[in-house]
Amino acid sequence: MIKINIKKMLHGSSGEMELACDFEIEKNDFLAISGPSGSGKTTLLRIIAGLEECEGEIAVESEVWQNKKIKLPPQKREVGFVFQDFALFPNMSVIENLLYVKKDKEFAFELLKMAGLEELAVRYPNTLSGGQKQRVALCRALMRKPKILLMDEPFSALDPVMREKLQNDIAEFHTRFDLTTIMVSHSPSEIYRLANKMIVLNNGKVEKFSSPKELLLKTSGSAKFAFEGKIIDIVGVDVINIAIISIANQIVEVVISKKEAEELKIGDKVVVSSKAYNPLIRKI
Ligand SMILES: Nc1ncnc2c1ncn2[C@@H]1O[C@H](COP(=O)(O)OP(=O)(O)OP(=O)(O)O)[C@@H](O)[C@H]1O
Repeated sequence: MIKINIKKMLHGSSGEMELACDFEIEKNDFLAISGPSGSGKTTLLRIIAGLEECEGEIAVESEVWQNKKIKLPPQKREVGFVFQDFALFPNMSVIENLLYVKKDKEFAFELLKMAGLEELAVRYPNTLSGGQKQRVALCRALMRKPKILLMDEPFSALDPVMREKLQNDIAEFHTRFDLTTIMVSHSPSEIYRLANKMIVLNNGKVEKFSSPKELLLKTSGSAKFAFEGKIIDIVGVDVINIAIISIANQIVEVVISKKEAEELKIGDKVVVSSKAYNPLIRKI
């Protein structure tokens, strides 16, 4: 079990904010942390890694990483950290980046092989694609066989194809190396695919803590499907009213009642759902 009960005053753009989180996860959990910009997600990861001072307690299985008396330095905490911007050493080849963490050539090649990067071992980071760099960063984070893998928006700089490849690697590494993983992400699909638990952080506090299914699925009750969108226009055509709604990259029209047309306005966030019909899925 991993227990985190920490406090830290943060100086945000709109004044002081207390980061105060108290939660527990189990070994082998994959926890996703989501929440608005500035809510304290990165700081929480840095605190777990020992890179930021704070008050409180952190215990990982039977080991205390921090309490009133103890504060293990980052190198004594068994964590691997994957940053948003890869943070590879530019003057070292791929294999040197891994061996810098631990001189275990056999394990380094095993990781590179798993990530399909074996051929790139002697290449330098500036000759790699974003997806390859992030997979190297993931391998490097695992060199010390960490108990906890921390990832701060690992997919944010990647295109959709690379994102999917990295997701597969992360899922495989998580299981194979018996990891407990904590990942900051804004992407519902990535969270749903990878995580079994999810926290929504708001203003430094744990606002929601549940399964991704519970927190992300928009269908409730008997609704067959549901999407979140924003009203971009409301128009009257003959005697009917139509709301024009933007959902992801699509624009849809939904017929609404006169009363709804009076109550809704442009800019409102809405959920569009259907109960009566099963949705049809057509490959495009
Ligand atoms: N060491 C620190 N001391 C005081 N305040 C800090 C410290 N580190 C970060 N902050 C402030 O705390 C707030 C939260 O920052 P943090 O980077 O943790 O948010 P975030 O949720 O990760 O945001 P984003 O999604 O934009 O990356 C910010 O306003 C930041 O300026």
